[in-house]
Amino acid sequence: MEKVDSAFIQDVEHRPKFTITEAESIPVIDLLILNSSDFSTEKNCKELSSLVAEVKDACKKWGFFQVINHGVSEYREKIELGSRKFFALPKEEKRKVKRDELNSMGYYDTELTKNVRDWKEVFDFTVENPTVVPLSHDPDDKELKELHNQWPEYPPELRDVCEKYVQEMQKLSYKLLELISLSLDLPAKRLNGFFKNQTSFARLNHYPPCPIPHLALGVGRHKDAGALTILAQDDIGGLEVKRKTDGEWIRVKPTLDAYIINVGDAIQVWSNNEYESVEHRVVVNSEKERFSIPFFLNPSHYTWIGPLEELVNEKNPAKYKAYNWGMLFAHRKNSNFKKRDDENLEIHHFKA
Ligand SMILES: O=C(O)CCC(=O)C(=O)O
Ligand SMILES: [Fe+2]
Repeated sequence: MEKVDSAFIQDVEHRPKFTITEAESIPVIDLLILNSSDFSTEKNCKELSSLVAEVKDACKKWGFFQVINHGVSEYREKIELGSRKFFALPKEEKRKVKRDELNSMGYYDTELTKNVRDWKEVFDFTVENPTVVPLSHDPDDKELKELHNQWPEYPPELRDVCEKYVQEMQKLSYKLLELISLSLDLPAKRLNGFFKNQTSFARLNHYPPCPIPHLALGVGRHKDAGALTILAQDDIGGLEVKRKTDGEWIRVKPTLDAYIINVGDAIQVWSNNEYESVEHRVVVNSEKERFSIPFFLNPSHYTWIGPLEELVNEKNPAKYKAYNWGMLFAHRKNSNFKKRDDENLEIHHFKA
């Protein structure tokens, strides 16, 4: 990112404002009660239902919340350290594990969001290795391919740390999925089955200091396409969420050790718009670099995502036609590489 390329420049209406709104912050939810194994006592049952109610409120109001006492232990610190060591390597070293159009896992520093370049470099790896996905986004092309993780030589511990970290993310994902299912009046494990042979992946993000923070973004405005995102951000700040009530961009203030959770498009569709996937973006700054680690919980490629039948009735008919997750995933990955004239494939294209 040596010289400033015009590919980074956002259209005027999408440039960040520097009067930061941190008015009311995103709800912080304490998950401590989930460590209890006994929900037969009245006290624990009550606490669980008030937790479920908090999750419901946050999902409806913001589409975002933060969690504390989430049970993720030493691996967060270890992966954050590993990420710093990896991104500090010379470009040539990082490019040895470069991802490409066929294998989208590895290092990448020219990602596009809605055809504008993001001011960041990333390193992606999947939970399942290999991960099976469609070869192309053409629905008539039934051919599949395998995504393979690539590991750098340095830091040597990165592979082990990343693999252990995503195991912790899995555990937290299931806790969150179960809370969300309960909050939609569904059985706790209603959504779990979609994540066998999942296409989930984690990403190490590095946002270097940017000489033009008023013109560029670390990540352009977007919604996450999968089920849930579990984000670890450092203490610099820069993530902004579009407030549902007035469309204002709200900065998410870093909370030490918390995770930021947002519901993705898949949950919006499964819930038949009871919950909405909310737009967010990352603002960069001219002095400080920032690191973050999102974990994207995604279903298997063969999952057809449509409104859950329990949530659809005569009064509340299905708002979407079912779509194949693998095809959408392949479409999104492709648009991150190439400038394209056609619009990104989004869930509103599947409106019933
Ligand atoms: O870095 C962040 O705070 C958020 C990144 C993000 O939204 C994404 O990668 O989808
Ligand atoms: Fe995102």
